[in-house]
Amino acid sequence: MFRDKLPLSNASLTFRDVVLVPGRAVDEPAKVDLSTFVARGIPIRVPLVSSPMDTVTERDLAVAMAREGGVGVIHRNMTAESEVAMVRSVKESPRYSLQYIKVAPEAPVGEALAMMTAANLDSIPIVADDGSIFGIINRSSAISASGRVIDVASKPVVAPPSLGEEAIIKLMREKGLDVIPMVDSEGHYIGSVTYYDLTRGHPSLGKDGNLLVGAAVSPFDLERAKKLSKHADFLVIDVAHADNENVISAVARMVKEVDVGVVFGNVGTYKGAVDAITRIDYLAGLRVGIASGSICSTGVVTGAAAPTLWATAQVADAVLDSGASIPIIADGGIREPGDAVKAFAAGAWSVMMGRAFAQALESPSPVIRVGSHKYKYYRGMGSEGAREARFSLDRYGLKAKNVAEGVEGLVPYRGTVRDIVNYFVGGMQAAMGYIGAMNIREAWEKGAFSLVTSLGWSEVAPHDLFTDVEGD
Ligand SMILES: NC(=O)c1ccc[n+]([C@@H]2O[C@H](COP(=O)([O-])OP(=O)(O)OC[C@H]3O[C@@H](n4cnc5c(N)ncnc54)[C@H](O)[C@@H]3O)[C@@H](O)[C@H]2O)c1
Repeated sequence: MFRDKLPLSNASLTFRDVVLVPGRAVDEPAKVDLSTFVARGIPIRVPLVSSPMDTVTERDLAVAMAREGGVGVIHRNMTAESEVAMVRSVKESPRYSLQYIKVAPEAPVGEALAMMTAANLDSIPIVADDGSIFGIINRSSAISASGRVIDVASKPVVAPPSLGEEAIIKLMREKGLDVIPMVDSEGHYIGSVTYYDLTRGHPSLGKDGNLLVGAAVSPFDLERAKKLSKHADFLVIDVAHADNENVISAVARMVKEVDVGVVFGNVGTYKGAVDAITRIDYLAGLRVGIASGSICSTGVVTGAAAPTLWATAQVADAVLDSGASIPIIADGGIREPGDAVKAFAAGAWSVMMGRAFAQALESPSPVIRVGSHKYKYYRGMGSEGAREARFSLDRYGLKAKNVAEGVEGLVPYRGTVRDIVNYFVGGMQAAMGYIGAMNIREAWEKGAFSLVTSLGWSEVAPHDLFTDVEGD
């Protein structure tokens, strides 16, 4: 079914070979529901997963991904102990950074006002010495300098150090607030939590009620997998070509000995997926795509590839024919939100991205300045540097191959995970609007492709416009 949708069904079509055919929209794009499952029994609200790569997903990025409604998969280029510690530290992180702006009790109202202006907040709570909340000061009332403000100025405006989530929701509801400031441990403003965040189940949570997180493993490291499965919500087999007898038999054994679901991959073909589904007792998910990553040189070096769009349709059909319901993660080559929706139309449940999240503030590399531009470091897990790190840190890092299949370099810095997720969510909702799908299930049914030539693609992209004209 899915394979037949692609023009030239045996051609390895990639995201930029096709466009989505517009279909009738029944409602507004903002109402499109993007919720899905990253693996069996593990729901997420935003269908975005960050790759298990050592320049992408470590603690900070995984925390940010889960807080934004997606999920991160911690990479395996470290010792088993370090990976377990990293997963635990995600689990120990609060669902939100719930600390208020702190204003000294004796602070004049002007100080509170300055903070609100700097943080672009309309209001902050006024809290008594005992931590009880007795009011809200908002910018307009402070500016108006009415009698009420003078009254407020005589009261303490302080932060309760540890007000729980429930109390915050109650406060926001009572006072009609829709945003609460957050500060770091030094008291610097770092962002805000909205009423929506708190009430609509915004963060991705595991069954333990803590932030959701996955962990990558080698198929041959059962010991590590068992340890990780005590803390992580799911495991991800992290190899280039999982349709290998050794990998399949090792994972068939692993799924019987670990406490959580195992996502198998990477798989690129119908046959590869059938092998895995028939040989492994319980598959929690399938990670799909070979050689599409921007840092992957597999296709060039080996001439073998299963581009993500084509591979997704292959694997989706195998899952459909098996009668099972196994979530598919389309992995590699997703540059724009439309690529993600093309993957959904080909049968994916979520998409995994490396590059887009390597560009985030929260990825492991520091921001690198070159002239007036900012960058982050990004490398493939098959690159020389990543392989060296793996073989020196992981005693199960067997050298199955003597060649690098990845490259490294700089990618432009792009802002916080929240900025990037917001861009993708908005873009995916718009793309779903064009194909007339209100959710991912409908995208499987309604999404249709049409082949586009490279000349056609240059028309579809912005063109014939000068953007760097200097004024006089
Ligand atoms: N998604 C991709 O397109 C892609 C491509 C290359 C590498 N990678 C990433 O690079 C890292 C290293 O991958 P890796 O597989 O080399 O890890 P690895 O060195 O740990 O190999 C694991 C096992 O995968 C199997 N395998 C891997 N490549 C094979 C091949 N060409 N032919 C037959 N069997 C093969 C072998 O059983 C091997 O022992 C991983 O993080 C992987 O996800 C991804």
